[in-house]
This record gives sequence, C-alpha cells and structure tokens, in this order.
Amino acid sequence: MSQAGAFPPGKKITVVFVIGGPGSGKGTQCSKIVRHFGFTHLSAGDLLRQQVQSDTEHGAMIKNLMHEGKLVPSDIIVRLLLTAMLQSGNDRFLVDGFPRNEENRRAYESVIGIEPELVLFIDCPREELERRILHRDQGRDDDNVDTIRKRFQVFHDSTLPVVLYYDRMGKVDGAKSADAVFDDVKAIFTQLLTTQASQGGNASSRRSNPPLCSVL
Ligand SMILES: Nc1ncnc2c1ncn2[C@@H]1O[C@H](COP(=O)(O)OP(=O)(O)O)[C@@H](O)[C@H]1O
Ligand SMILES: O=c1ccn([C@@H]2O[C@H](COP(=O)(O)OP(=O)(O)O)[C@@H](O)[C@H]2O)c(=O)[nH]1
Ligand SMILES: [Mg+2]
Repeated sequence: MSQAGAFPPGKKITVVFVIGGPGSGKGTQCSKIVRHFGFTHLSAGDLLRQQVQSDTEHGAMIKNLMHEGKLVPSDIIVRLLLTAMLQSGNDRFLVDGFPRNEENRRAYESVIGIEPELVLFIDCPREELERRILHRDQGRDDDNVDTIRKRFQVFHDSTLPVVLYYDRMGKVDGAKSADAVFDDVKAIFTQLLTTQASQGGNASSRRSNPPLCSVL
C-alpha cells in the first residue's frame, strides 16, 4: 500500500533518484544540487551508517552487510527513507544511492509510491571509481580493495538494470571535474524544474516523455 497519503494532501512531492557506481560523485553532486536547487539530500548509505553508529536493532546486521558490499534488506532502507522524508518538511528530495536493485525499486513503489520525476545517472569508468574510493579517506570500512570489487559487481549486476527501467533518465559524464559535472547536472535540473513549472504537475519517469539526456 502506498504511503503517499502520509504527506500533506495537495502537496506535490518531487523525488529524484541519483544513481552511479561507488565513487562516481553522487554525494558530491547532491551537495551542490541542495545548495543550488533547495532539495533535501537523502543518502541511503548515510542513513544506514547512522543506524550502525547508533547501535540500533539492526545495526550489527547492517554493518556486516555493508562490510561485505552486500545490500541491506529493502524494508529497512525504505522505512529509513520514508521517515527522513516526513521529518524534513521539504517537498523536493534527492534519493542518493537508491534503488540499488529491482527488489529495492518494488519496495519503494509499494511503500512510498512517489514516482521519481528524474533518475540522474552519473556514469564513470571503473578505474576512476576505484582511484577515487581508495583516496576518499572518510574512514569507511567498505572502502577497501576487496569490498570495492564486490560493490562494483553488485552495481553492474543489480543496479544498472534498475537505471534502465526508467524512461526519464538524465545521464552525465562523471569522469569530468566535479564543477564540470555540475554544469551538466544544473542544465538537467533547470530543464526539469522549468518543465514542472510550465506543466504545473508531475513529469513522471515512467510516462512517455523523451529522456532529458542521452540514454545508455
Ligand atoms: N568529478 C570528480 N572528480 C574527481 N573526484 C571527485 C569527483 N566527484 C567526487 N570526487 C571525489 O571522489 C570521492 C567519491 O565521491 P562521492 O561523492 O563520495 O561519491 P559516491 O557518493 O558516488 O560514492 C570523494 O573523495 C570525492 O571528493
Ligand atoms: O539502498 C542502499 C544503499 C546502500 N546500501 C549499502 O550501503 C553501502 C554503501 O552505500 P553508499 O551509497 O554510501 O556508497 P557509495 O556508492 O556512495 O560509495 C552499499 O555498498 C550497500 O552495502 C544498501 O544496502 N542499500
Ligand atoms: Mg555516497
């Protein structure tokens, strides 16, 4: 059952999924989008790390799965996302690093049910991803060579097919400098928000809109 009714009636909620390989710059671009376009940034990975740090019911299980580069059960992450959305009071959300597989997508659809108006896909070659992660220096215990390989495999096998599910996908070249990537991201968001304003409604990612940018 959709929880879209959990939001104030008549309030239009805009959701953008931000997807890309580990180290592609999802968090970096989301910070810039927040500053420029007033979205609330919901990083699925950060929400899970908070659960580990506050030693919650599922903390130990989440920690082990993340250390192995595996995916946490969908119901846990969807519940965390919904709670964060409701608590924010905002009506524009960047969902960073989610959905990561088909099961995630279905769980989101059945529990939250607000279709993303855009899926921003940050494309970047694997060698560059690995280089960035190994220099990230945020003390993450999944940023090591062994776990990185497993995370790449999950991204390739499970996450990329979810990206392809959506018609309304904006793809950017994430190998450029962070500012150059943001120039491209800015153009996509400006187009999205302009279209929304002129339509006065949602431009759903599954309707037959032309893609905002080149498709894979
Ligand atoms: N376009 C870029 N060029 C070079 N380094 C980048 C770029 N975008 C992000 N980084 C750096 O790469 C690392 C991974 O970025 P991050 O935003 O954490 O990626 P993700 O959230 O996709 O894993 C960070 O150390 C970040 O500062
Ligand atoms: O929806 C999600 C998002 C993240 N993760 C877990 O959290 C880790 C780190 O995710 P994050 O998005 O922080 O990594 P990034 O892509 O930014 O390097 C992943 O490898 C998964 O183990 C998950 O299970 N489900
Ligand atoms: Mg991140």
